[in-house]
Amino acid sequence: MANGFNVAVAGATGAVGVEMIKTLEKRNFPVKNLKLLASARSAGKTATFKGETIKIEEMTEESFKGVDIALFSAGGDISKQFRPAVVRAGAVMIDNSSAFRMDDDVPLVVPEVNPEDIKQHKGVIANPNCTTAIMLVAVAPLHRAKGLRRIVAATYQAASGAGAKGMDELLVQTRQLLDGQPIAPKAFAHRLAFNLIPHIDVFNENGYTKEELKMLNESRKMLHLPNLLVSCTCVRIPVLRAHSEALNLEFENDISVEEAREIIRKAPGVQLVDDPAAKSYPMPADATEKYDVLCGRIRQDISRNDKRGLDIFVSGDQVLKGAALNAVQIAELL
Ligand SMILES: NC(=O)C1=CN([C@@H]2O[C@H](COP(=O)(O)OP(=O)(O)OC[C@H]3O[C@@H](n4cnc5c(N)ncnc54)[C@H](OP(=O)(O)O)[C@@H]3O)[C@@H](O)[C@H]2O)C=CC1
Ligand SMILES: N[C@@H](CC(=O)OP(=O)(O)O)C(=O)O
Repeated sequence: MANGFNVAVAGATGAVGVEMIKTLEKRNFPVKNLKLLASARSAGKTATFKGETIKIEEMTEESFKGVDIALFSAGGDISKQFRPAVVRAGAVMIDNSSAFRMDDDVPLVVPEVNPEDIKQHKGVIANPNCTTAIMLVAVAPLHRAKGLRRIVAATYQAASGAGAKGMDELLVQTRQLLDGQPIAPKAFAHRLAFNLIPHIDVFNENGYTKEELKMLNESRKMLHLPNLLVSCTCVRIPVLRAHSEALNLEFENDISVEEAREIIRKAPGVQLVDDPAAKSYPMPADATEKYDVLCGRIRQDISRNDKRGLDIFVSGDQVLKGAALNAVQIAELL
């Protein structure tokens, strides 16, 4: 569109929504008009975009008239509730929730992984689970070169994955613990401060959590690998922001550490941080507020008798690459 797009951010006061507004500005996305939407609780509050103060409005079915692109990050139920109004208004919905990700008529996209899938959209494009997005930015270029067969993953997920309330809870709990005060967990199942919790999202009857199964199902969809094998343990850790993941990868073909480093060096959206002698490796503190996913600790898997296995470690700001940035990158491709 010559003069830019009318953009709505739905969930503009949340952990992801706030970053969406900043990302639209930082990437100089061609915004003609920006509408900021949240619940009635936030109506009348303000946010700043390109030096301009914008009032936050309560989201209603009427909110999408004249909107070209609606960036949704207000939870799955809200996405389901407002999808008909967005489609009726002729806008494209880019949805961060898990509501439509596995629907056949909804492309699930990480622009560095499967940008071509965007073309299939019928009004809704889904953003993947943040942990899956971070993993695939690093794994997809290795797959393209060597043919991925299997992933075994353990994750180290920040409090920010549970939104603004998750980050608040970690800060408050840390203070309470140091002050010897009682703690009452709300956003997480247990105390997170000075602890870790191997439980993210609800449990499935096979013992895996829904978060772990998203890593399997969403990876298969985005890589177009219906037989890809993925086993994962997702763990919440007391880091404020940026998820990390230890990944054991098996390929169809031999791959050396040097080959893998060269592939990662050239890949978009990922930065090689892999100099163990200099104590240089990915860490969440370094990944925070970075657009690129950091990838390092690349090793040949010594538990195998062949050269088809690699171990790698990634850290990525999932509020950005897993959500806000990914959504804006999708909008840039429309
Ligand atoms: N945090 C993350 O790392 C990631 C999050 N996501 C997804 O993004 C979505 C939002 O996550 P996050 O930003 O973390 O969550 P937050 O809890 O931080 O923010 C939720 C947002 O939704 C708004 N909202 C809640 N109820 C309504 C309503 N009835 N009508 C309109 N707006 C409403 C809130 O507005 P108000 O302030 O007025 O309540 C707020 O702006 C979720 O679907 C999540 O799964 C996806 C990938 C990563
Ligand atoms: N579940 C992720 C964040 C998230 O919102 O995921 P999803 O969009 O798949 O529900 C976490 O807690 O770290």
